[in-house]
Amino acid sequence: MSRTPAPPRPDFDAALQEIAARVQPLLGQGQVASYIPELAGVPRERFGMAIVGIGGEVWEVGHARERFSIQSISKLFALLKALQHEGDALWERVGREPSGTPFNSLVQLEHEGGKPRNPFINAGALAVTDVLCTRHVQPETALVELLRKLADNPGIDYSLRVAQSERRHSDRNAAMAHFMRSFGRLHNPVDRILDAYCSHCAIEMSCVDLARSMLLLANHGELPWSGERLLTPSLSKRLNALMLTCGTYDAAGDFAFRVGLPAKSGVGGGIVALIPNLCGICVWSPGLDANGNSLAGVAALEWLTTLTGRSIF
Ligand SMILES: NC(=O)CC[C@H](N)C(=O)O
Repeated sequence: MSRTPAPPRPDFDAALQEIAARVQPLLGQGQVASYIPELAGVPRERFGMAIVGIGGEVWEVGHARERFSIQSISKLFALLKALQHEGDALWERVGREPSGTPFNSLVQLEHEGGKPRNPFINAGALAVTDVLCTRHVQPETALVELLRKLADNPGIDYSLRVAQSERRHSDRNAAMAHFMRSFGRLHNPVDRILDAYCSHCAIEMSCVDLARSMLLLANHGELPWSGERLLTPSLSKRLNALMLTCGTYDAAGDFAFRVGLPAKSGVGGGIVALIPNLCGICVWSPGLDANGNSLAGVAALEWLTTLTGRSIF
């Protein structure tokens, strides 16, 4: 009896070397997120990329073990946690359509009665953080603990300096939160929600940590190294679909076109992505494009799927 041969085991080393060479001219370009003063000093030329296979193999290049501020990548994990608590009831608090507006825009909220378009723009993440503030005495620690588990690294924490730096400059997020609260859409005090939100954004992780954290979603809700199930396959599918449609803000269409992977970016310059049943991926380069996505990071992911022929399509 003939069996279908297993697909060849991927070897991402050659692709990562090629990508690291190709991104060089892009590394001085883009802007760092200077509206958070503690992030303004991060060198723009940094570049790291890591891929962790479902079987635990690690491929990496550049500054893949340097920790950086995960910023909006935390919105993915905050959502995961809120969905574990609330299930489908969460969708009464936040929508799930692409916004087509910048991640920190206020205009859409007024038209839509204070209900944010999706959980990956700031307004949506504030609604999700409100849920975590209700469910946890210390929502800051709750997310750190989840990430320690997903990255299999007990050393992960948030930077108090970055959290306080953003907190002191969070007028726009505060405006959004007060506005949503005026519609009765937030239940906790705005200060409490902003403290938790800024701490989540200030969590620091490396590309290797983040790539490993994506294995849960590459493996349909189960940690591949222990077999522990944290999400139903259906919830895992939904999180991946949301990343594809909303994970890179108003560039999500162009990103899907160029890269073809579910992904989530942050203004620290990180982008996480995954290939189902195969691997978690993270790329980091602090220079951002006009949409707030890592300029070299998007290019690197586009080359990865092009060079290896692997994407979800
Ligand atoms: N896109 C982002 O990474 C934004 C996160 C940032 N902490 C903010 O609230 O503005």
